[in-house]
Amino acid sequence: MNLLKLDLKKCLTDKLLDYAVELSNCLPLQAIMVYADVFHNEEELKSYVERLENAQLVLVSRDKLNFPLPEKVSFIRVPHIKLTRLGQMKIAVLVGVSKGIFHPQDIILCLSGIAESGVLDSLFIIDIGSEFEFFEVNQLEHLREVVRPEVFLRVLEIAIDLAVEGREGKPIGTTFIIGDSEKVLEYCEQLILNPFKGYDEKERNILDPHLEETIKEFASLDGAFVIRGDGIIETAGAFIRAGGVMVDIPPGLGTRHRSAAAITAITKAVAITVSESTGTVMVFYGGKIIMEIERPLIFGSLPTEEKTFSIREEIK
Ligand SMILES: Nc1ncnc2c1ncn2[C@@H]1O[C@H](COP(=O)(O)OP(=O)(O)OP(=O)(O)O)[C@@H](O)[C@H]1O
Repeated sequence: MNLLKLDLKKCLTDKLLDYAVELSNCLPLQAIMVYADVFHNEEELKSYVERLENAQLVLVSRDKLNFPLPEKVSFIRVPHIKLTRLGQMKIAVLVGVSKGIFHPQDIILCLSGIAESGVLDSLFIIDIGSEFEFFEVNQLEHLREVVRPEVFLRVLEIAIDLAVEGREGKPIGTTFIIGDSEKVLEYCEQLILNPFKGYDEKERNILDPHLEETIKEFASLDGAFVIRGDGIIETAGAFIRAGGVMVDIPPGLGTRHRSAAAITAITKAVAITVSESTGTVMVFYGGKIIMEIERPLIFGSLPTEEKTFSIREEIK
């Protein structure tokens, strides 16, 4: 990159950061959410936060921060995939609400750019309650009572991986039902013997990175995973008996998606599905689709690890 371009990008990033402070100090904004790893150390971050009169600062990144987070700054980690700018922000909002950082009535100023680039290039405002259809149900805040945010994020990551990679070169579909598992299990029937039965709880927590391969292997079994809100996997290969439940989902979706929607309508669980036929990852809550991550678009010139997802635009 030539020097002029670098200067321009640095200048634009600084101006956007300044403008965000100005806007947040004169408009009723609850938070500034910053993506793209623009802050390099605690001091930089502290001096920026000091300029904010009301809004809280929320950093969003695909990686852990390598410096301590000052007071009044929150942090949201998003999956390690290349998403559109809006896509990253939408996942961040979803995780932020489930962690209690944001509330459905909040208005957030988002500063975004390419992940890890340290450069900002976009500023947009998200009015959570009126712009995200799914927050109208106003119940997503309750999600954190049943599912730990890191468990939700981990399952989302695994689901996205499965959608991208498949298994042994073939596309794969599966369902993860997370939270309220006691009630969920009342509606389940084992299609096969439970492969997790008899294992100690600490050996079957989805947060354990050693389990990733096992989970991906079992994802090719018919049926669903049932996971406790704290990450303990109760079972895999479970058939959901929720056939008669009315759900508000598009007619083209088959029984995998219908049963996932249904179980979230009659319990407090959240469900994440990977479609074998389309590669789409969907998140269901309260009987509805609350997020849809479409089949990855792999562009010819990008290296294979640069998988780009688009999230169906739900912003009106
Ligand atoms: N009630 C259910 N509980 C658990 N798993 C189910 C249930 N219904 C279907 N499935 C799983 O979904 C698989 C695909 O079913 P179907 O094609 O009807 O669903 P779909 O919604 O079109 O999903 P996909 O897009 O993955 O094909 C089944 O083979 C089965 O493994």
